[in-house]
Amino acid sequence: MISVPQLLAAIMGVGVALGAGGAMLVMSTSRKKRLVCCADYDDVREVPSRGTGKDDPIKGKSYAIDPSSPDIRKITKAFRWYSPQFSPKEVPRFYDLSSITENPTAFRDVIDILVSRYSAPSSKPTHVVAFDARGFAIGAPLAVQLGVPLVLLRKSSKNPGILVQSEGYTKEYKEDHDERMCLRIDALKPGDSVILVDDLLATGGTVTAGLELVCNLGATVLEVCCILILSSFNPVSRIRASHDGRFKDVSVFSIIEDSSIPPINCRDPVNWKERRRIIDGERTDFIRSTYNLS
Ligand SMILES: O=P(O)(O)OC[C@H]1O[C@H](OP(=O)(O)OP(=O)(O)O)[C@H](O)[C@@H]1O
Ligand SMILES: Nc1ncnc2[nH]cnc12
Repeated sequence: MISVPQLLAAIMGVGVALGAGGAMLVMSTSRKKRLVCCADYDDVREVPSRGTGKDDPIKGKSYAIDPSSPDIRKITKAFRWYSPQFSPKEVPRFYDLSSITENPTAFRDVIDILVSRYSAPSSKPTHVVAFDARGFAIGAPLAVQLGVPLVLLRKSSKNPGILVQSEGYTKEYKEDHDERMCLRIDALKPGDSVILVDDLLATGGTVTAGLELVCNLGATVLEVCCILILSSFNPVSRIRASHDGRFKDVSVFSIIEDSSIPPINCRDPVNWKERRRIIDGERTDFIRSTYNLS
């Protein structure tokens, strides 16, 4: 329910800080002005945000947009997930970024929200830094619209040149610390201020590796942003507690939280009788018509 200060702010068209429970900010997009309400994530309360100041309005904060706002509801409705039977990994819900990229309206809304957030002089980065691979899909249109370079964080030394490498990191479906993130040594330098972009945050392991690299090259991280945060993993607290608190002030922004994505968004094919998820090419027409998959 909307509070009195929120209502006043909505009428006046200005953002107001609401103190401990949350904050509100005004966002505008190329298509329209909008007022959205933000609340601190639960897990942020374990590690209180620090260093917030007028000069740097997004530092040390953590936001998710009010799930009841119309644009957010559209994005939430569009984001599909699959059960382990149809997923590349054994996680209860595998969230499929292609349900956003294949939906031009939802995709544009996502990019508009991020462009709006990072266009203001006080929050504009010198670089967008995106994570291999799904982060590229979000980072590329965002960097183009902001008119700043896109830096590609790559897994497994896939990039050329002299590279810096992160420590091994874990993620929701990998526990053995053998994944590493790499960045060309001349991709960033002291004085650069970046936003780190990915499709989603689960444990925050991937983001932590990116933070490590960017900070080791001397650049400043304005904010980590994603479309979806899996809050039950407490990624914000984990990121802030990692590396002996080196990233304790990092700001994290997510457009939606997974708790707002309902069971009906499950995209598992119904009545699927096959044992295997991957089928032979010559059977595609039969499978499509049998299971109504077109
Ligand atoms: O917060 P975490 O637990 O680290 O998990 C989140 C990461 O996992 C996924 O990437 P993945 O490594 O599967 O690679 P992909 O983008 O190549 O699919 C996702 O795109 C994030 O980068
Ligand atoms: N639940 C999940 N769905 C999609 N990608 C992920 N990466 C880490 N956890 C994930």
